[in-house]
Amino acid sequence: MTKVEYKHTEIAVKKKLGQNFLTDRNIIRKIVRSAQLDPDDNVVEIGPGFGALTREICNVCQNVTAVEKDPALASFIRSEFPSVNLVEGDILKVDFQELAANGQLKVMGNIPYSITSPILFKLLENRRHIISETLMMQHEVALRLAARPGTKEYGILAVQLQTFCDVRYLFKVGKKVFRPRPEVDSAVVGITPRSTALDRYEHEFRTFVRTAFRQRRKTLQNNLRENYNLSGISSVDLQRRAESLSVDEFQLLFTELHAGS
Ligand SMILES: C[S@@+](CC[C@H](N)C(=O)[O-])C[C@H]1O[C@@H](n2cnc3c(N)ncnc32)[C@H](O)[C@@H]1O
Repeated sequence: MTKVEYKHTEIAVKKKLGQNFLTDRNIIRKIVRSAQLDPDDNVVEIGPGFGALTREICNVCQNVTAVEKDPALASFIRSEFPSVNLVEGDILKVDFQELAANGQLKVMGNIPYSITSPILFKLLENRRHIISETLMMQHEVALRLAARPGTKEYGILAVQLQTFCDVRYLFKVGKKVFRPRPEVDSAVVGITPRSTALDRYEHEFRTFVRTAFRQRRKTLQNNLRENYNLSGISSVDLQRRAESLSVDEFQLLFTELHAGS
C-alpha cells in the first residue's frame, strides 16, 4: 500500500479515487494561470487532494468551493484552507445550480482519471452554470476531446463536446510531477461552453452521434438506417463514414433528420 504524507497528514493512496498528487510548483502555477481567474470569480475545484491547486487558486480568488470525496483529504482542506467552502462528497452528485447561486462558475481540477467521462458529461449538462473549465486529464483522453475530423482520435467524445463547447488542448504534463507517479502522461484542456441552436436537443443529438459512430468502418447510411428515416437527406453524403464529418456537418445532418421526423 502506497502512503503519501504532507504537512502532518498521512493517507493510504486510493487508486480508485485517482489519487496522483501534483508536486511541481511551476506546473501548478501554469495550470492555474491558464484558467485566467479574476478575483471576483466563483471557482469550483474538483478533487483538491492536498490543496496543490487550491493554494494557487486562493492566491487569486476569494470565492472558492472544493469538492473532495476522500474524508481524510476533506478534513485536511478544511483545516488548511478555512476560507474554502469544502463540500465533502462526490462531484458527480453535486448540485451545480446550488453552487452557482451567486454567479456562474469557473471549474478547475486535476480530475480523477477513472471518472473523466462522467465528469465531462456532468459539466456538459450543467454548462449554463459554467463560464469555463480548466481540467487536467489523461493525455490520450485530452487528444480525443480536442480531435479534428479524419484523425484516429476523432470520435463520439469530440463531436459531443465540441458541438456545445469550444475545446482547446493546452499542454502536456509528464508523469514525473506526480506522487505517486501515474502510468500515463496527462494534459490540460480548456473548455468553454457556448450556446447553440441544438441546446434543447442535447440528449437526442448525443444519441444520434453515438449511433452514427456505432461501427466505425461502416457508412453513415449503414449505421443510421435502423433508427432514422434517411429518405431525401441532402445535407451530407450518407456513403461517408462518421469519422470524416466535421462537427458542423453533424449538426446539419441532425437538423435535417430532426426536421423530417
Ligand atoms: C488526481 S487527484 C488530484 C489532487 C490534487 N488536486 C492535486 O492536483 O494534487 C484527484 C482528487 O480527486 C478526489 N476524488 C476522486 N473521486 C472523486 C469524486 N467522485 N468526487 C470528488 N473528489 C474525488 C481524490 O480523492 C483526489 O483528491
